[in-house]
Amino acid sequence: MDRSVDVLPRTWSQTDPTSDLDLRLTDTCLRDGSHHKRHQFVPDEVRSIVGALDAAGIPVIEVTHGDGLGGSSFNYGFSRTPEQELIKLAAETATRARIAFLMLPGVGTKDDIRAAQDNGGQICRIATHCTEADTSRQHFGLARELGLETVGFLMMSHTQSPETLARQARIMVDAGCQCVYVVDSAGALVMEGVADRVAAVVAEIGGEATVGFHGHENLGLGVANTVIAARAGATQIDGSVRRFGAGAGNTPLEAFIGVADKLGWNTGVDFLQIVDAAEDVVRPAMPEECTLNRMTLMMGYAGVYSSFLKHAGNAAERYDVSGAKILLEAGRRQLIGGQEDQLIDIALMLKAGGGQ
Ligand SMILES: C[C@H](O)CC(=O)C(=O)O
Ligand SMILES: [Mn+2]
Repeated sequence: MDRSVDVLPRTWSQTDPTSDLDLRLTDTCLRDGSHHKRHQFVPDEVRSIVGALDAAGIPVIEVTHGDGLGGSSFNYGFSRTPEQELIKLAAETATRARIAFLMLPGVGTKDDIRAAQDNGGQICRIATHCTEADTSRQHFGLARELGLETVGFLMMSHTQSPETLARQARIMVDAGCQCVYVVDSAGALVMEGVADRVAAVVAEIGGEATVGFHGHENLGLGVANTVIAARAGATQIDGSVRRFGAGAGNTPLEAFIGVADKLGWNTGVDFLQIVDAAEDVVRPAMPEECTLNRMTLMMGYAGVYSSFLKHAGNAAERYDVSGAKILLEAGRRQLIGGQEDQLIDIALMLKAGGGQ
């Protein structure tokens, strides 16, 4: 690619009059993308992706099994390469980026956090269902004791009101969390739904901790929702280059970076380098593109946890029933992470002629 264009020409930009934002981006294709890859990352892929993202200026790169530390299991799917090995490789490869890892209390343990730090992980991201923040207290305590930077993930944020999320964010911050993310796990939130939730969390914890937003593309709103989250006060932003994530994927980070450039917001990432990384390095590691299709749209529409996609697809194939109907019912039952086995129950119910 012609490298002569190293700044966005004035005529291309569209400075946002409302703000001059500094945003910190986290790429999660080596963690959220692990769902799409059925947890089959190999060392060379991690080396090349971390190398390319780091060179482009992505400041934080998350690496873990899709379901976090300890996720490699019969329930969630076994990793091809142990996640601790991948974290170590990522940390050895990155020259500027900090390596983050995810943990879900009850899936991972405190020893997993210690091991991830020993392997070079610097940011401990602890995820709970958005009404269960209290289960993260001891893990935030440990992470802070170890000197790790801490981030909290309120998953399935579309299911709760802004006020409830703010209360849950407060629990995390009081436990030692330095940044709380509103996590649209199902890609079900629509614009103002994001703004209201982010603003409520900012009002509760702003000044003590920062606020982040993690989007999914299931209704095609990843970038728009992320822009509105930033305008509402989120300063830490997740996404995955090439949308490489669960469901229809995450907010495509390279697209968001282009939009941020046009709005005059600062991400510190080189747009030309990141679009090359997306095409030349990340895409070859993906089994297929993350797309909007009957299944992924249904996830956004019905409000289903994005990482259920492959599990629902497996159950549909095994019992020869409609995957989209499995997802609709999963949304109706308001299933949360850890209830993957209920997708089989639903498939069996559909097979027996129920719920059709
Ligand atoms: C464990 C989940 O995949 C975390 C996440 O990325 C989300 O809820 O979205
Ligand atoms: Mn996600």
